[in-house]
Amino acid sequence: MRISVIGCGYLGAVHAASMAELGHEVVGIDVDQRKVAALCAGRAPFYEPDFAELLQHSLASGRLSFSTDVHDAAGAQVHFVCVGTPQKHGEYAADLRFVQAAAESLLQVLEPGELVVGKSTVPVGTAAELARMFGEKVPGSLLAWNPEFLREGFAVRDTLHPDRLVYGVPDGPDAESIVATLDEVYAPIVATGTPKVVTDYATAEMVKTAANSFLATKISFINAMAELCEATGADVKQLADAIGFDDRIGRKFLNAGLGFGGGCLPKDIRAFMARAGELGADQALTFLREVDNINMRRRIRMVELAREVCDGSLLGKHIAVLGAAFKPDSDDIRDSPALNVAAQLQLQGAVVTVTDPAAIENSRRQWPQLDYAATPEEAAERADAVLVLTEWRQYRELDPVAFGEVVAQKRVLDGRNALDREAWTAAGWTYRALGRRAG
Ligand SMILES: NC(=O)c1ccc[n+]([C@@H]2O[C@H](COP(=O)([O-])OP(=O)(O)OC[C@H]3O[C@@H](n4cnc5c(N)ncnc54)[C@H](O)[C@@H]3O)[C@@H](O)[C@H]2O)c1
Ligand SMILES: O=c1ccn([C@@H]2O[C@H](COP(=O)(O)OP(=O)(O)O[C@H]3O[C@H](CO)[C@@H](O)[C@H](O)[C@H]3O)[C@@H](O)[C@H]2O)c(=O)[nH]1
Repeated sequence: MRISVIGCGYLGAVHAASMAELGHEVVGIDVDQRKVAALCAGRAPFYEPDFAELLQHSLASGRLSFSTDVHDAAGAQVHFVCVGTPQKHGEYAADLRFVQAAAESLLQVLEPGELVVGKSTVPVGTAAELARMFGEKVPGSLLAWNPEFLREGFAVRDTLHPDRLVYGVPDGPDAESIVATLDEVYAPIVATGTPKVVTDYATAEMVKTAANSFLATKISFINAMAELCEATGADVKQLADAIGFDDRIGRKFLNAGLGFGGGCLPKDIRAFMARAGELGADQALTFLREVDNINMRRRIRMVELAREVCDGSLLGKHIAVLGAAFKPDSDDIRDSPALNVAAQLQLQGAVVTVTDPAAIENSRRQWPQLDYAATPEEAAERADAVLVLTEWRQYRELDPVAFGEVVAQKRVLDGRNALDREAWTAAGWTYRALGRRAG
């Protein structure tokens, strides 16, 4: 099947290469010339495990190409829309201008019978509006909403082996053919018995924002417990383990620490609240405001904790920040809690050096005022405190004895509850973590 993918960022580039891997003939379209040039050359424009190999394999198969010209999408039976939907500047709502621009550009090539499939995360109601617009301008064209649930760091695996497929389709006679087309697109995935939910547009759109809201709530729940643990001397890690043994609760997404960041959870819960407000149902989601507040308070607490261990003042203290990406195995720094804390520490007078295995280039572009080092050892040279803010495997596996040689003061703040507390304290470090007693 001929497929186009409009928008080749973290989601779209992986989707395009994965669809080629499934056997389709795919063209990825993006307005960013540098990104397209990199993708054409088989270079991943971002760090994502297994993506470069998949990209090169799909390019070599001759089934995958990239272009900046939407006319190269002409003739595709299915057009996926994968452009960004960031938070509007100064507002909670989602900025839909890229979706609108992508839709406008598709109008140049869309033919009756062709299917537009939205994958971007959008406010409920967007699909119905787009369907109306496409139906008016290209009668006989079709639209489905097929939200994506991949996690960065696992994007290739999640795309090729998703937990479920959700198809949002219109009421009426076209539904059956749309489902059949999507089943054909995902045939090898459908064949493995992957659960499939066929529903209306609004439900499909809401499944996505509800899922991310639930995940964010789970993280903020455990971080609220961490706040209480700090007040009572209890241990949030043991608490999470203990409640997580209950199957109804589960241990996943109960890792207390610096909280959630990234290009999805923060902006998606805010856009969901904004949309609820527009629909006159804002009360339904007021709890998400608290979820957001709890999350942001963790960043403030981390800065306070750093001040505490630095004898009450950050002025002139050398602080090493290990981790800049919003999560390990990614170079994505959108709303990164780690960088947010690093910048705050610097604002409060600390001399901050940040290191990260993959995200330094992106970080330097966004936060040029911070200092950067290539390795944890360089970052921690003569440091008064070391903060582990993104739990890369390299940092979890640091040898606290050898690492202790480079710092001025053996003080470590484990922002992700990722280190072996006993090993670090045994090596003479003062160990502090969110939601846990000092070690
Ligand atoms: N990143 C994820 O893990 C993930 C997972 C699931 C869903 N999503 C959702 O997918 C969407 C995309 O997210 P992302 O992380 O890939 O964003 P991104 O910013 O990495 O990528 C968006 C891409 O769209 C391109 N673009 C913008 N306007 C365009 C246009 N008119 N025509 C063609 N290309 C255009 C940009 O140049 C960019 O490369 C968002 O709605 C996001 O919420 C993201
Ligand atoms: O127990 C946990 C789990 C995660 N996090 C943090 O939460 C954020 C988000 O993590 P994760 O959800 O793994 O990363 P994303 O790649 O942003 O994926 C989320 O957002 C995507 C975009 O919508 C969805 O597709 C995914 O299903 C959803 O998990 C990161 O900062 C993590 O450090 C925690 O603090 N504690």
